[in-house]
Amino acid sequence: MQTGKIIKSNSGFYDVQTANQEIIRTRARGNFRQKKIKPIVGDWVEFENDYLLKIKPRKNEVVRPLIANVDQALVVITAVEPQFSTNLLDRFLVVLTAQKIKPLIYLSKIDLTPKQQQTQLIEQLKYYQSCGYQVFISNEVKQNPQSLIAALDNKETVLAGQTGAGKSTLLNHLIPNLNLETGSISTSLNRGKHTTRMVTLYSFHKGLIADTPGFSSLTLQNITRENLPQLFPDFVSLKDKCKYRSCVHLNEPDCAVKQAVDSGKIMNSRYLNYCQFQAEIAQERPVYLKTDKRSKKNNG
Ligand SMILES: Nc1nc2c(ncn2[C@@H]2O[C@H](COP(=O)(O)OP(=O)(O)OP(=O)(O)O)[C@@H](O)[C@H]2O)c(=O)[nH]1
Ligand SMILES: [Zn+2]
Repeated sequence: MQTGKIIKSNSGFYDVQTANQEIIRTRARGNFRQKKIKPIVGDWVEFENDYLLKIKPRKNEVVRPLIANVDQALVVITAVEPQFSTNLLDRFLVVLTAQKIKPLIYLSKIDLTPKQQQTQLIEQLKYYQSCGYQVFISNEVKQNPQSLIAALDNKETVLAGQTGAGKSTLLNHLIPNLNLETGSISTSLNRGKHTTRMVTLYSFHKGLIADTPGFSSLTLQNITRENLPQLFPDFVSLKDKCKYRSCVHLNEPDCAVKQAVDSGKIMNSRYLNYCQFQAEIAQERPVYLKTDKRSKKNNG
């Protein structure tokens, strides 16, 4: 019996990479199908004679892209083309953190912006660094990729970011012989094609990286009004100073988070995005409560 990790799945075949970097093509037996367990990329498995025997319990499972046991995600966000958006960035950070995936930030295309705007962007990203996120900037990584390499080593990382953000470009830069399609070819495909494209894990130093067809599911599903504040680390550090323990930092009096926004300690756009996400969750809510008895009780 051997063990390894599925790095690629294609028409019923699963390529498993073993500890000594061997790649073995395996198949699932009938009993897998009966149990309705479908092996996916990222799964740790046991196999024998090219047949999968067992899938080890998953640490986590992302649906879009379909991948298991992810340690972290490198969020690729653009300086321009399209214009940098704290809303999109905050949404990625929240959605990933909710799925127990550690987000790291990579700002691409900074070379395409004027000097003054570069300074502004770097200033904004310093705030994110102060919240505990690791931040990487494209022109610095091009000159010296060591710190990014160190952050990716020994981990299973997915690249997350909208189409055209620069995910494949970054991977090609990190893994010179990869030659992934970039730019016009992939952006000319329609979205449907993107989502069906296969997820593959590539070896990178002692870790694995997945280029993804784009993290398409960026809805705040499964995040509650009460849970959202925990997904903003800059709010978490202040919440004990709010008057009410259950403060969600919206309309409550003596809210330390709102005070910190007013004094400039919390970045204004972070709070605006937070309020927008709360409104979005509130809209989903009636549907959610009808089907979930437990949360009804908690709120009652
Ligand atoms: N100047 C500049 N161009 C970049 C940078 N990163 C990406 N690009 C360009 O942006 C375009 C899109 O990059 P891709 O790497 O294909 O983007 P992607 O995120 O992989 O897109 P999908 O595969 O559609 O999800 C390409 O034309 C790249 O050359 C950068 O840091 N600087
Ligand atoms: Zn508060």
